[in-house]
Amino acid sequence: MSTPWDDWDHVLKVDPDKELHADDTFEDVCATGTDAIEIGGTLDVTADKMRRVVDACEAYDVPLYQEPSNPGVVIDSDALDGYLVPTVFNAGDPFWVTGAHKEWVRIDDDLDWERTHTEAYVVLNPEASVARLTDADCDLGADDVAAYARVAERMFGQDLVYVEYSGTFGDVEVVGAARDALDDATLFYGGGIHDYESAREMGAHADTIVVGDLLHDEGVDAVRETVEGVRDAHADLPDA
Ligand SMILES: CC(C)=CCC/C(C)=C/CC/C(C)=C/CC/C(C)=C/COP(=O)(O)OP(=O)(O)O
Ligand SMILES: O=P(O)(O)OC[C@@H](O)CO
Ligand SMILES: [Mg+2]
Repeated sequence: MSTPWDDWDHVLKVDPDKELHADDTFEDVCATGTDAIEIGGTLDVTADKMRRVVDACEAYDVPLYQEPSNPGVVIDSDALDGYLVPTVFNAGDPFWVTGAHKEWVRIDDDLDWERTHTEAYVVLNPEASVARLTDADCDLGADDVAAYARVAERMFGQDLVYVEYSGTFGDVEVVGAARDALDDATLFYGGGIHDYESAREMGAHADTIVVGDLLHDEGVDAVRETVEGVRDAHADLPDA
């Protein structure tokens, strides 16, 4: 099955609760060369903050996806290409596996299924807000993470698996093991990518890298370097 993210090397995650860096504008954000913008964050996100970012990016030519952290922040907008809804496979609290989703579907009887996709998260940085919120079991080896990835693809039909180290640079062995465990699903990696080199290094192990905090902390020029890093990594791969 072909998915929009089959060809994505790079995703830029905009946290609607955070400011852009210095004089950066959303026009600049949309012109970094990233393949798609994902809008979301764990803490203090609201529907209004989401809408502000979606509206600011609407005029530019980059795919826009909302990544809701709970049903209350989902917005309806024609500017969105879709919704990437997390489900956390290693959450300690099942609310973050299927519970929030059940509530969403119960409350909203008119979901836009065509534009709704799931991301099978494995959360691995115990210090990250997402790990605390979901009570994730981050004490996992490469074999555990690879097994979660395979379960997500083969048993739960997920076509996007997301190894999440939000805030810290992850273990390339773990990320590589997750990708090797997948046949057709796409492996997203996010966490601590902060320059050309880190993007190139992790880009060799993941299908798609996700860059988040760097945008808010250092700005669009730094993000552009990460786009180059992952593109160079992928150009070096044997099947590129
Ligand atoms: C059913 C619906 C619509 C939503 C539920 C979605 C679920 C299960 C969310 C659980 C995991 C979660 C909160 C994901 C949000 C995406 C994410 C990991 C953002 C990164 O957050 P951080 O960078 O760690 O957070 P802050 O920057 O806010 O500290
Ligand atoms: O903010 P960083 O550490 O770049 O992480 C990106 C993303 O995976 C967060 O969900
Ligand atoms: Mg963050």
